Amino acid sequence: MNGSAEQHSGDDVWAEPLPTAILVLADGTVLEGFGLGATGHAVGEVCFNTAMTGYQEVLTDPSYAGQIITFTFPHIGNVGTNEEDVETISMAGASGVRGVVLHSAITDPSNYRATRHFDAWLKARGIIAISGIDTRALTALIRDGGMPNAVIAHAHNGQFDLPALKAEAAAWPGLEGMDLVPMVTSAQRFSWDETTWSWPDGYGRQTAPAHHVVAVDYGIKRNILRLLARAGCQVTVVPATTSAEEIMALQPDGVFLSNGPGDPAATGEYAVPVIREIIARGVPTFGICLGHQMIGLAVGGRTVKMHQGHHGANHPVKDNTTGKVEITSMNHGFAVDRDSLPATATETHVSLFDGSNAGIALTDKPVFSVQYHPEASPGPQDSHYLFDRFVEMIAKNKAA
Ligand SMILES: NC(=O)CC[C@H](N)C(=O)O
Repeated sequence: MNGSAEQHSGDDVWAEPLPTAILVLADGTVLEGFGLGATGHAVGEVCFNTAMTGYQEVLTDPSYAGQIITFTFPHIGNVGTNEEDVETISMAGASGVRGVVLHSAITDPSNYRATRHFDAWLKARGIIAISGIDTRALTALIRDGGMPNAVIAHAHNGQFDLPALKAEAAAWPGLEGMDLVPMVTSAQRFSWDETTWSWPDGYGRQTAPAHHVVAVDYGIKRNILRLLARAGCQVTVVPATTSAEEIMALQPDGVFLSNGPGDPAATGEYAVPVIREIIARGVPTFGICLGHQMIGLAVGGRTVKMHQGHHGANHPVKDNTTGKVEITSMNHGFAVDRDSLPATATETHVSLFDGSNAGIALTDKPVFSVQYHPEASPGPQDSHYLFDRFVEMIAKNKAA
Protein backbone atom coordinates (compact mmCIF):
# COMPACT_ATOMS: atom_id res chain seq x y z
CA MET A 1 0.00 0.00 0.00
CA ASN A 2 2.83 2.36 0.74
CA GLY A 3 3.61 4.73 -2.03
CA SER A 4 0.24 4.57 -3.75
CA ALA A 5 -0.72 7.88 -2.17
CA GLU A 6 1.90 9.45 -4.42
CA GLN A 7 -0.15 8.35 -7.42
CA HIS A 8 -3.00 10.56 -6.25
CA SER A 9 -1.88 14.00 -7.15
CA GLY A 10 -3.44 16.92 -8.90
CA ASP A 11 -6.96 18.24 -8.64
CA ASP A 12 -8.76 14.91 -8.70
CA VAL A 13 -7.24 13.85 -5.38
CA TRP A 14 -9.91 15.47 -3.22
CA ALA A 15 -12.67 13.47 -4.91
CA GLU A 16 -10.93 10.17 -4.15
CA PRO A 17 -11.08 8.27 -0.85
CA LEU A 18 -7.28 8.46 -0.66
CA PRO A 19 -5.25 10.01 0.80
CA THR A 20 -6.94 9.57 4.16
CA ALA A 21 -4.40 11.76 5.95
CA ILE A 22 -2.31 14.79 5.08
CA LEU A 23 0.47 16.76 6.66
CA VAL A 24 0.18 20.43 5.75
CA LEU A 25 3.33 22.45 6.42
CA ALA A 26 3.14 26.14 7.29
CA ASP A 27 4.68 27.03 3.90
CA GLY A 28 1.76 25.31 2.15
CA THR A 29 3.55 22.05 1.27
CA VAL A 30 1.12 19.11 1.48
CA LEU A 31 2.32 15.55 2.11
CA GLU A 32 -0.26 12.83 1.46
CA GLY A 33 -0.53 9.49 3.19
CA PHE A 34 -2.71 7.01 5.03
CA GLY A 35 -4.53 7.93 8.21
CA LEU A 36 -3.96 6.00 11.43
CA GLY A 37 -5.01 6.49 15.02
CA ALA A 38 -7.51 9.22 15.79
CA THR A 39 -9.38 11.23 13.15
CA GLY A 40 -9.56 15.02 13.07
CA HIS A 41 -6.75 17.50 12.82
CA ALA A 42 -4.09 18.99 15.08
CA VAL A 43 -1.42 21.67 14.79
CA GLY A 44 2.12 21.53 16.11
CA GLU A 45 5.84 21.75 15.38
CA VAL A 46 7.27 18.87 13.35
CA CYS A 47 10.44 17.33 14.76
CA PHE A 48 12.22 14.13 13.82
CA ASN A 49 13.16 11.42 16.28
CA THR A 50 15.90 8.96 15.34
CA ALA A 51 15.31 6.33 18.05
CA MET A 52 14.91 2.82 16.65
CA THR A 53 12.97 1.55 19.64
CA GLY A 54 10.79 2.99 22.38
CA TYR A 55 8.07 4.73 20.39
CA GLN A 56 5.58 4.15 23.19
CA GLU A 57 7.80 5.94 25.71
CA VAL A 58 8.49 8.73 23.22
CA LEU A 59 4.79 9.28 22.54
CA THR A 60 3.96 9.39 26.25
CA ASP A 61 6.80 11.78 27.15
CA PRO A 62 5.04 15.06 28.10
CA SER A 63 8.09 17.02 26.84
CA TYR A 64 6.73 16.45 23.32
CA ALA A 65 3.54 18.42 23.96
CA GLY A 66 2.83 20.68 21.00
CA GLN A 67 4.91 18.57 18.62
CA ILE A 68 4.23 16.27 15.68
CA ILE A 69 6.87 13.55 15.69
CA THR A 70 8.23 12.03 12.52
CA PHE A 71 10.13 8.82 13.21
CA THR A 72 13.14 8.25 10.98
CA PHE A 73 13.03 4.53 11.79
CA PRO A 74 10.53 3.07 9.32
CA HIS A 75 9.04 0.17 11.29
CA ILE A 76 7.19 1.89 14.08
CA GLY A 77 4.48 -0.11 15.83
CA ASN A 78 5.94 -3.54 15.15
CA VAL A 79 6.12 -4.53 18.85
CA GLY A 80 2.67 -3.16 19.61
CA THR A 81 2.02 -1.43 22.91
CA ASN A 82 1.66 -2.59 26.49
CA GLU A 83 0.32 -1.34 29.81
CA GLU A 84 3.76 -0.68 31.29
CA ASP A 85 5.87 1.43 28.93
CA VAL A 86 4.00 4.64 29.61
CA GLU A 87 5.86 7.75 30.74
CA THR A 88 2.98 10.08 31.66
CA ILE A 89 2.02 9.98 35.33
CA SER A 90 -1.59 9.28 34.50
CA MET A 91 -1.50 5.96 32.60
CA ALA A 92 -4.27 7.02 30.24
CA GLY A 93 -3.36 10.70 30.31
CA ALA A 94 -2.56 12.64 27.17
CA SER A 95 1.09 13.59 26.80
CA GLY A 96 0.26 16.46 24.51
CA VAL A 97 1.89 14.94 21.42
CA ARG A 98 -0.04 16.40 18.49
CA GLY A 99 0.65 13.80 15.81
CA VAL A 100 2.83 11.03 14.45
CA VAL A 101 4.38 10.72 10.99
CA LEU A 102 5.44 7.26 9.81
CA HIS A 103 7.07 5.78 6.77
CA SER A 104 5.57 2.30 6.78
CA ALA A 105 2.15 0.93 7.57
CA ILE A 106 1.80 -0.55 11.06
CA THR A 107 2.23 -4.33 11.13
CA ASP A 108 0.62 -6.67 13.64
CA PRO A 109 2.41 -6.61 17.01
CA SER A 110 5.18 -9.12 17.46
CA ASN A 111 6.23 -9.07 21.11
CA TYR A 112 5.29 -11.11 24.16
CA ARG A 113 4.56 -7.95 26.16
CA ALA A 114 2.17 -6.49 23.59
CA THR A 115 -1.42 -6.10 24.73
CA ARG A 116 -2.66 -3.76 22.00
CA HIS A 117 -2.09 -2.90 18.36
CA PHE A 118 -0.28 0.42 17.95
CA ASP A 119 -3.06 1.80 15.73
CA ALA A 120 -5.74 1.04 18.36
CA TRP A 121 -3.49 2.54 21.04
CA LEU A 122 -3.06 5.77 19.05
CA LYS A 123 -6.83 5.95 18.53
CA ALA A 124 -7.54 5.39 22.24
CA ARG A 125 -5.15 8.21 23.13
CA GLY A 126 -6.57 10.60 20.57
CA ILE A 127 -3.30 10.82 18.62
CA ILE A 128 -3.54 11.37 14.85
CA ALA A 129 -0.99 9.55 12.68
CA ILE A 130 -0.10 9.37 9.02
CA SER A 131 1.87 6.63 7.24
CA GLY A 132 3.21 6.32 3.73
CA ILE A 133 5.34 9.45 4.11
CA ASP A 134 8.86 9.74 2.74
CA THR A 135 10.28 10.37 6.20
CA ARG A 136 13.84 10.63 4.84
CA ALA A 137 12.81 13.54 2.65
CA LEU A 138 10.87 15.17 5.49
CA THR A 139 13.86 14.76 7.82
CA ALA A 140 16.19 16.29 5.22
CA LEU A 141 13.75 19.18 4.89
CA ILE A 142 13.84 19.75 8.68
CA ARG A 143 17.63 19.42 8.75
CA ASP A 144 17.93 22.10 6.06
CA GLY A 145 15.09 24.43 6.98
CA GLY A 146 14.51 23.89 10.69
CA MET A 147 11.44 22.44 12.42
CA PRO A 148 8.32 23.59 10.57
CA ASN A 149 4.88 24.15 12.03
CA ALA A 150 2.23 21.96 10.45
CA VAL A 151 -1.27 20.58 10.64
CA ILE A 152 -1.79 16.83 10.58
CA ALA A 153 -5.26 15.77 9.45
CA HIS A 154 -6.97 12.38 9.17
CA ALA A 155 -10.41 11.75 7.65
CA HIS A 156 -11.75 8.36 6.58
CA ASN A 157 -13.49 9.88 3.57
CA GLY A 158 -10.40 11.76 2.46
CA GLN A 159 -12.25 15.08 2.56
CA PHE A 160 -10.07 17.95 3.77
CA ASP A 161 -10.67 21.68 3.84
CA LEU A 162 -7.22 22.38 2.48
CA PRO A 163 -7.34 26.20 2.49
CA ALA A 164 -8.45 26.17 6.14
CA LEU A 165 -5.75 23.67 7.15
CA LYS A 166 -3.07 25.68 5.34
CA ALA A 167 -4.26 28.84 7.06
CA GLU A 168 -4.18 27.12 10.47
CA ALA A 169 -0.64 25.82 9.93
CA ALA A 170 0.54 29.25 8.80
CA ALA A 171 -1.17 31.06 11.68
CA TRP A 172 0.07 28.84 14.52
CA PRO A 173 2.56 30.95 16.51
CA GLY A 174 5.03 28.12 17.15
CA LEU A 175 6.68 26.81 20.30
CA GLU A 176 8.87 29.84 20.90
CA GLY A 177 7.29 31.82 23.72
CA MET A 178 4.78 29.04 24.41
CA ASP A 179 4.31 27.73 27.94
CA LEU A 180 2.83 24.22 27.79
CA VAL A 181 3.70 23.15 31.34
CA PRO A 182 0.19 23.91 32.71
CA MET A 183 -1.20 21.36 30.23
CA VAL A 184 0.90 18.47 31.53
CA THR A 185 1.78 19.12 35.19
CA SER A 186 0.05 17.12 37.93
CA ALA A 187 -2.89 18.82 39.60
CA GLN A 188 -2.03 17.39 43.00
CA ARG A 189 0.89 16.44 45.18
CA PHE A 190 1.62 12.71 45.46
CA SER A 191 4.20 10.31 46.79
CA TRP A 192 6.27 7.89 44.64
CA ASP A 193 8.12 4.67 45.58
CA GLU A 194 8.11 2.54 42.39
CA THR A 195 11.57 1.53 41.15
CA THR A 196 12.83 0.31 37.77
CA TRP A 197 11.63 -2.66 35.71
CA SER A 198 13.44 -5.95 35.52
CA TRP A 199 12.57 -9.32 34.07
CA PRO A 200 10.70 -11.35 35.25
CA ASP A 201 9.44 -9.33 38.22
CA GLY A 202 8.48 -6.06 36.54
CA TYR A 203 8.65 -2.88 38.61
CA GLY A 204 9.95 -2.88 42.18
CA ARG A 205 9.29 -0.74 45.28
CA GLN A 206 11.59 1.35 47.44
CA THR A 207 10.90 0.17 50.97
CA ALA A 208 13.86 1.72 52.82
CA PRO A 209 14.44 5.22 51.44
CA ALA A 210 17.41 7.14 52.83
CA HIS A 211 16.48 10.59 51.49
CA HIS A 212 13.44 12.68 50.76
CA VAL A 213 13.35 14.37 47.36
CA VAL A 214 10.73 16.85 46.22
CA ALA A 215 10.30 16.57 42.45
CA VAL A 216 8.71 19.54 40.70
CA ASP A 217 6.54 18.22 37.89
CA TYR A 218 6.79 20.29 34.71
CA GLY A 219 5.81 17.19 32.69
CA ILE A 220 7.82 14.53 34.52
CA LYS A 221 8.49 11.05 33.16
CA ARG A 222 7.86 7.96 35.24
CA ASN A 223 11.33 6.55 34.70
CA ILE A 224 12.93 9.59 36.32
CA LEU A 225 10.87 8.93 39.44
CA ARG A 226 11.75 5.23 39.31
CA LEU A 227 15.47 6.00 39.14
CA LEU A 228 15.22 8.49 42.01
CA ALA A 229 13.40 5.82 44.04
CA ARG A 230 15.94 3.16 43.06
CA ALA A 231 18.79 5.46 44.13
CA GLY A 232 17.32 5.50 47.64
CA CYS A 233 14.85 8.36 47.61
CA GLN A 234 11.32 8.73 48.79
CA VAL A 235 9.87 11.16 46.28
CA THR A 236 7.12 13.71 46.74
CA VAL A 237 5.95 15.02 43.38
CA VAL A 238 4.50 18.54 43.44
CA PRO A 239 2.69 20.62 40.78
CA ALA A 240 4.69 23.10 38.72
CA THR A 241 3.24 26.15 40.48
CA THR A 242 4.27 25.04 43.99
CA SER A 243 5.99 27.91 45.83
CA ALA A 244 9.46 27.77 47.38
CA GLU A 245 7.86 28.00 50.85
CA GLU A 246 5.60 25.03 50.14
CA ILE A 247 8.58 23.03 48.85
CA MET A 248 10.71 23.93 51.86
CA ALA A 249 7.82 23.03 54.21
CA LEU A 250 8.13 19.45 52.91
CA GLN A 251 11.69 19.43 54.33
CA PRO A 252 13.39 18.05 51.22
CA ASP A 253 16.90 16.63 51.36
CA GLY A 254 17.03 17.42 47.66
CA VAL A 255 14.91 19.01 44.95
CA PHE A 256 14.50 17.59 41.47
CA LEU A 257 13.40 19.78 38.52
CA SER A 258 11.80 17.78 35.74
CA ASN A 259 11.73 17.73 31.99
CA GLY A 260 8.76 19.34 30.27
CA PRO A 261 7.36 20.83 27.07
CA GLY A 262 7.49 24.24 25.44
CA ASP A 263 9.79 27.21 25.74
CA PRO A 264 11.71 27.36 29.05
CA ALA A 265 11.76 31.16 28.91
CA ALA A 266 7.94 31.16 28.88
CA THR A 267 7.81 29.48 32.29
CA GLY A 268 9.88 32.30 33.75
CA GLU A 269 7.14 33.95 35.78
CA TYR A 270 6.27 31.08 38.10
CA ALA A 271 9.02 28.45 37.84
CA VAL A 272 12.29 30.37 37.63
CA PRO A 273 11.85 32.56 40.77
CA VAL A 274 11.01 29.43 42.79
CA ILE A 275 14.11 27.67 41.47
CA ARG A 276 16.25 30.73 42.24
CA GLU A 277 14.97 30.67 45.82
CA ILE A 278 15.57 26.92 46.24
CA ILE A 279 19.13 27.32 44.91
CA ALA A 280 19.76 30.28 47.23
CA ARG A 281 18.72 28.19 50.23
CA GLY A 282 21.45 25.68 49.40
CA VAL A 283 19.17 22.69 48.82
CA PRO A 284 20.86 20.03 46.62
CA THR A 285 19.16 20.36 43.24
CA PHE A 286 19.22 18.23 40.11
CA GLY A 287 17.52 19.24 36.85
CA ILE A 288 16.82 17.35 33.63
CA CYS A 289 16.12 18.97 30.25
CA LEU A 290 13.49 21.68 30.90
CA GLY A 291 14.65 21.63 34.54
CA HIS A 292 18.23 22.16 33.30
CA GLN A 293 17.18 25.04 31.08
CA MET A 294 15.29 26.69 33.92
CA ILE A 295 18.31 26.39 36.24
CA GLY A 296 20.25 28.16 33.48
CA LEU A 297 17.64 30.93 33.47
CA ALA A 298 17.54 31.08 37.28
CA VAL A 299 21.27 31.83 37.49
CA GLY A 300 20.94 34.59 34.91
CA GLY A 301 21.58 32.68 31.67
CA ARG A 302 19.62 32.63 28.45
CA THR A 303 17.99 29.86 26.41
CA VAL A 304 17.79 29.78 22.63
CA LYS A 305 15.61 27.95 20.11
CA MET A 306 17.57 25.32 18.17
CA HIS A 307 17.48 24.80 14.43
CA GLN A 308 16.48 21.13 14.29
CA GLY A 309 16.77 20.18 17.95
CA HIS A 310 17.96 16.86 19.35
CA HIS A 311 15.50 13.97 19.43
CA GLY A 312 16.88 10.47 19.54
CA ALA A 313 18.54 7.76 21.55
CA ASN A 314 22.12 7.75 20.30
CA HIS A 315 23.48 11.22 21.06
CA PRO A 316 27.10 11.24 22.27
CA VAL A 317 27.81 13.56 25.18
CA LYS A 318 31.13 14.22 26.88
CA ASP A 319 31.25 14.46 30.65
CA ASN A 320 33.93 17.13 31.16
CA THR A 321 34.41 16.12 34.80
CA THR A 322 35.54 12.57 33.91
CA GLY A 323 36.44 12.87 30.23
CA LYS A 324 34.11 9.98 29.47
CA VAL A 325 31.71 9.88 26.56
CA GLU A 326 28.21 8.60 27.18
CA ILE A 327 25.56 7.75 24.63
CA THR A 328 22.38 9.51 25.63
CA SER A 329 18.72 9.91 24.95
CA MET A 330 17.82 13.43 23.86
CA ASN A 331 14.65 15.39 23.35
CA HIS A 332 14.98 19.13 23.22
CA GLY A 333 14.33 22.01 20.87
CA PHE A 334 15.75 24.75 23.09
CA ALA A 335 19.23 24.96 24.58
CA VAL A 336 21.15 26.91 27.22
CA ASP A 337 23.42 29.50 25.65
CA ARG A 338 26.73 28.76 27.37
CA ASP A 339 28.05 32.26 26.72
CA SER A 340 25.20 33.71 28.79
CA LEU A 341 26.09 31.72 31.93
CA PRO A 342 27.72 33.37 34.97
CA ALA A 343 31.20 32.38 36.15
CA THR A 344 29.60 30.33 38.95
CA ALA A 345 28.15 27.90 36.37
CA THR A 346 30.60 25.35 34.97
CA GLU A 347 29.83 23.51 31.77
CA THR A 348 29.99 19.85 32.81
CA HIS A 349 28.66 18.19 29.65
CA VAL A 350 28.76 18.97 25.97
CA SER A 351 27.00 17.44 22.95
CA LEU A 352 29.49 15.77 20.63
CA PHE A 353 27.03 16.13 17.72
CA ASP A 354 26.99 19.92 17.60
CA GLY A 355 28.98 21.19 20.59
CA SER A 356 25.90 22.60 22.31
CA ASN A 357 25.65 22.74 26.06
CA ALA A 358 24.53 19.48 27.65
CA GLY A 359 25.06 20.08 31.37
CA ILE A 360 26.06 22.55 34.05
CA ALA A 361 27.02 22.56 37.72
CA LEU A 362 27.20 25.52 40.06
CA THR A 363 30.48 26.14 41.83
CA ASP A 364 28.95 27.88 44.86
CA LYS A 365 25.88 25.70 45.43
CA PRO A 366 25.08 21.94 45.32
CA VAL A 367 23.27 22.19 41.98
CA PHE A 368 23.75 20.38 38.68
CA SER A 369 21.68 19.59 35.63
CA VAL A 370 21.79 17.96 32.21
CA GLN A 371 20.11 18.78 28.93
CA TYR A 372 19.62 15.16 27.95
CA HIS A 373 17.55 12.34 29.46
CA PRO A 374 19.69 10.17 31.80
CA GLU A 375 16.58 8.17 32.68
CA ALA A 376 16.61 6.97 29.04
CA SER A 377 13.25 5.28 28.52
CA PRO A 378 13.79 4.92 25.71
CA GLY A 379 17.50 4.87 25.17
CA PRO A 380 20.84 3.76 26.54
CA GLN A 381 21.45 3.65 30.27
CA ASP A 382 24.98 5.11 30.22
CA SER A 383 23.86 8.18 32.18
CA HIS A 384 22.11 6.49 35.09
CA TYR A 385 25.17 7.42 37.19
CA LEU A 386 23.79 10.95 37.47
CA PHE A 387 21.11 9.73 39.89
CA ASP A 388 23.86 8.37 42.12
CA ARG A 389 25.73 11.67 41.79
CA PHE A 390 22.60 13.44 43.03
CA VAL A 391 22.20 11.09 45.98
CA GLU A 392 25.90 11.47 46.88
CA MET A 393 25.44 15.23 46.77
CA ILE A 394 22.44 14.93 49.10
CA ALA A 395 24.35 12.67 51.51
CA LYS A 396 27.34 15.03 51.55
CA ASN A 397 25.10 18.01 52.18
CA LYS A 398 23.38 16.22 55.06
CA ALA A 399 26.72 15.27 56.59
CA ALA A 400 28.05 18.85 56.36
N1 LIG B 1 12.62 17.12 27.27
C1 LIG B 1 12.48 18.35 27.69
O1 LIG B 1 12.37 18.62 28.88
C2 LIG B 1 12.37 19.42 26.63
C3 LIG B 1 12.64 20.80 27.14
C4 LIG B 1 12.15 21.89 26.19
N2 LIG B 1 10.73 21.81 26.03
C5 LIG B 1 12.84 21.79 24.86
O2 LIG B 1 12.24 21.43 23.87
O3 LIG B 1 14.00 22.08 24.76
